[in-house]
Amino acid sequence: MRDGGRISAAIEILGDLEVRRRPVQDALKDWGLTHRFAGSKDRNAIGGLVYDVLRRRASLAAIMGAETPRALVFAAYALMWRRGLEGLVAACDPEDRHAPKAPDADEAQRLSAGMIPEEAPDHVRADLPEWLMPSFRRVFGEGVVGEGQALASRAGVDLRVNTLKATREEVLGLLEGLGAAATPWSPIGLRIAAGEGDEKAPHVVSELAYKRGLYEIQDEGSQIASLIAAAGGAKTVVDLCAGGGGKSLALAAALGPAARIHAYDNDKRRFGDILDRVARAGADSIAIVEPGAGDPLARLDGTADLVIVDAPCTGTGTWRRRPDAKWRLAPGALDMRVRQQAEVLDRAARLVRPGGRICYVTCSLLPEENEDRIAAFVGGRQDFSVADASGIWKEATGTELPDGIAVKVGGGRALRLTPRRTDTDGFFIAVLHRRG
Ligand SMILES: C[S@@+](CC[C@H](N)C(=O)[O-])C[C@H]1O[C@@H](n2cnc3c(N)ncnc32)[C@H](O)[C@@H]1O
Repeated sequence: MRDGGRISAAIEILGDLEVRRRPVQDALKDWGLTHRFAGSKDRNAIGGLVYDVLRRRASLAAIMGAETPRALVFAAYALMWRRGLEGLVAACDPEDRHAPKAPDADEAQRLSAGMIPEEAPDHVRADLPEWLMPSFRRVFGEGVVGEGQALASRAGVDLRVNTLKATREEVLGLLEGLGAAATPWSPIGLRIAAGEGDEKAPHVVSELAYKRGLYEIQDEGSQIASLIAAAGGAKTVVDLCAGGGGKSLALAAALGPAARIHAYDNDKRRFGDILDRVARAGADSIAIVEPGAGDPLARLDGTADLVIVDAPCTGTGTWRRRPDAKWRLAPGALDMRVRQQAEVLDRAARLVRPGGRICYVTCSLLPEENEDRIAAFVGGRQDFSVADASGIWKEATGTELPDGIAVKVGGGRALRLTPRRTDTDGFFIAVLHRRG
């Protein structure tokens, strides 16, 4: 396919998403199944255009004065992919029957100016949903537009080296050809930077080193959350919201074979391929605890040195990677997450032994799911206090604390990582000590 056909395909897929309101992955997959002539490069380019439009839907619409899939894809191709008006006109070749009609005079004028109108409000400049602006503004104040823009950029591929099997230097040597480099904060992380335009991200799961369990795909922010949780050591650990096991695997490597990590989730479908991942990583210290009749964790009540609560959340911190979720999130979903967070924190509190700790983590940037939850938790009880997580940062990462990530809450400090501040996904991390 030439670029004209790819642009048309992206327009078609975005049109389908408008009508059927479903996850972008499903729409792309269906398109691939019904257009088998498209090769992997085509599908990559089409997916890239669709994702880029979703990342910057509000600001691209403001530039174009229209929110149609055609206007948005034209703007993404000409401006985000830096092909310019000329490149777009060339792609819309009338000889190519798959290409869209060339830009009209108004589209051409807007694309050559490439400017967001001066009167555009902050939520448009920040590419954030308008209804969430009070929450984002509460967290970031004047910096909200810069944070939103960073959250609307592409993210690289982050890898966590499995230190049960290899060192960072060894894996770096194996993956240098893919452009891997050491991450700035996590001492066990590697990053392959995000490409531009239709550049393809390397298929890291095809590497033999991956199949041998030398690394996992894990955002650097998630690696840091696991390192902070592990700082100070622990023997009996409960991963209360284990899902596919990303945190359990990281903790198994950080805490070593003497620890026992009980990985639980109340929805067994969320375990996914956890057994394969555990086996590949050689993480023998992980025991999967399936949900079932009664409470399968009851026998551990009051015994855990560490409970990691990787809480169900809106995922607002991951919008670089899941930009469609940004526009689908509804107020009801936030309310539901907040209720679940209170529940899992209460469950975690019963599991911790006196003198033990909870590490509460979300991949959300919203205060309702973060500092408000922690303040409500410690406000309602005498037996837990908020630790100074900024003081743990150096022990956990070996680096100096980045500016502006400490969050005062409940007499202690939590941490908020953001794409702008730390070039990671957005994460919130709080450590809560149970009095001895
Ligand atoms: C953010 S995801 C976990 C991701 C996982 N820890 C990882 O690193 O790959 C949150 C998980 O919490 C689970 N969950 C929600 N409510 C729960 C509850 N009351 N008890 C245990 N797990 C719960 C969800 O099923 C979901 O898998």
